Amino acid sequence: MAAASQNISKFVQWGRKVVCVGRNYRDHCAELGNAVPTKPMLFMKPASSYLEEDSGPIVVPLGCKDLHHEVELGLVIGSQCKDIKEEDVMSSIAGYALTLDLTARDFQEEAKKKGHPWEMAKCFDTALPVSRFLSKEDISDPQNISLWCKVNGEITQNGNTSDMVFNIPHLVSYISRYFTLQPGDLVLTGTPAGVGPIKEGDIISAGLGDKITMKFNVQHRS
Ligand SMILES: O=C([O-])CC(=O)C(=O)O
Ligand SMILES: [Mg+2]
Repeated sequence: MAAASQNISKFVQWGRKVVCVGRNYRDHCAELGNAVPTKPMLFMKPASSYLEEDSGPIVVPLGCKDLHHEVELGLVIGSQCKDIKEEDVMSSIAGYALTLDLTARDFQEEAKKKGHPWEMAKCFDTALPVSRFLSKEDISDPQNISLWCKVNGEITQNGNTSDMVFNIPHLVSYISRYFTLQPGDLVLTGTPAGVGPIKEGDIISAGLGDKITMKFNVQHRS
């Protein structure tokens, strides 16, 4: 098993597509005044938005006055998924990553009002801070693990993946009816309550159970 996950970690280049699920925790829907969806709400991030730890700071996008953190569990796809059945989903997942779905909330609010797409809010450079790859053996139950976020040492988000509206098998099966998922693709599974602002000079840290933590500095764009 250990040898298999070694091989898997080699092909994870953080360069493939990223499918994100929004509004997948009731408490987060409530804090932003959004209805709980009746089917998964999807959007994407580009590979250019990845930010690996120790590769530089989070950079606030030009003109953004309200950049928010959203801590999320990431699923790393291990084998191609097209119309995959829920019962086959877990064996198609290679592993996990801890992620931040950074969101320019002011851009998103404007887009929501105008009925515009969310790319300006979600897809800018450094919008996807990501931990190292975690193998499947690292996380025994991905549907029951805590995830937290701190800004300057103060806890802001403290949730558990057991509170997802749509569980992991349902999410991946649903996504695969519309987008073929390929090895190395990443699925972000939504954020629990407590999203809030980060700004230049802040230090943001996040963790997944007792498995991993990660830390990033925040800088303004010069
Ligand atoms: O921007 C939002 O609030 C939607 C989203 O990504 C989430 O719920 O994780
Ligand atoms: Mg999110």
